[in-house]
Amino acid sequence: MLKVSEVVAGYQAGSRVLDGFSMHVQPGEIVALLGRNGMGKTTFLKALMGHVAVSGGSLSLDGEEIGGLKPYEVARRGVGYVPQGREIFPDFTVEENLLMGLLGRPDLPSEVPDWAFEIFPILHERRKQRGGSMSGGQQQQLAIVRALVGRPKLLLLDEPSEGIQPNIVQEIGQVLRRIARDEGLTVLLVEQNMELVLGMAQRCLFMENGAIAYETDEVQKLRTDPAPIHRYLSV
Ligand SMILES: Nc1ncnc2c1ncn2[C@@H]1O[C@H](COP(=O)(O)OP(=O)(O)OP(=O)(O)O)[C@@H](O)[C@H]1O
Repeated sequence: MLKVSEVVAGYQAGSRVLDGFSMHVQPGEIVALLGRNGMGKTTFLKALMGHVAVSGGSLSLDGEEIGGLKPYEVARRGVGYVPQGREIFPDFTVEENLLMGLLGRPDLPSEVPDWAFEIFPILHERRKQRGGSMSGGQQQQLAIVRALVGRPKLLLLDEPSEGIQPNIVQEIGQVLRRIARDEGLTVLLVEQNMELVLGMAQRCLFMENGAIAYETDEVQKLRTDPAPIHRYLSV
């Protein structure tokens, strides 16, 4: 579904935060992208979404090139993005935040569907309350559902567990696994919390120096043989 070949991208002219970055994601797969701070994981998600310019290589979604498209065009092709830090609108209600997730999809009904409030029950309870009045974990749930109301086929998540209490992290992991299994949602997860990664991912990609240095689909083996975790994640 997603095929990334030799991508080069950075923030200033000539900078190569991504330097020959290649990877792929199969439909319905849950893939984790791991690496130390500053390796370029967030930059990759931003390059994919069109928030960071790509100066080389190709990014293709279901066979169509998406490198160089504007963020709303990438969203319209079925990519949902939950950015690091959530970026919900604190003064908007839960429902209004979810409406924002529909803005980029004029082809969908303009009302928030009922199922959106059922994914995480707290959103139903807090439907008319300000997003900013909720805990960090609840805001993360809101940000995830805001991305899901746009009916993405590929969901990008940037450190969804950051600063969140463990029971909500667990709930988020279970819900996303269920949606991936039952509805064929494809998930690309950038995450430092190895419990969430080992509980969710079917394949782990380890990033170093702007490219993938190692990958494995024997995710559970990382529990008993954590050498790659030590090698690519320890500081
Ligand atoms: N807006 C920006 N302008 C210039 N340089 C940036 C910007 N954002 C990130 N960088 C640089 O790009 C590099 C990769 O950062 P990025 O945030 O992609 O890393 P990361 O792997 O996601 O790490 P983290 O876990 O800390 O978010 C770092 O050297 C960082 O300083």
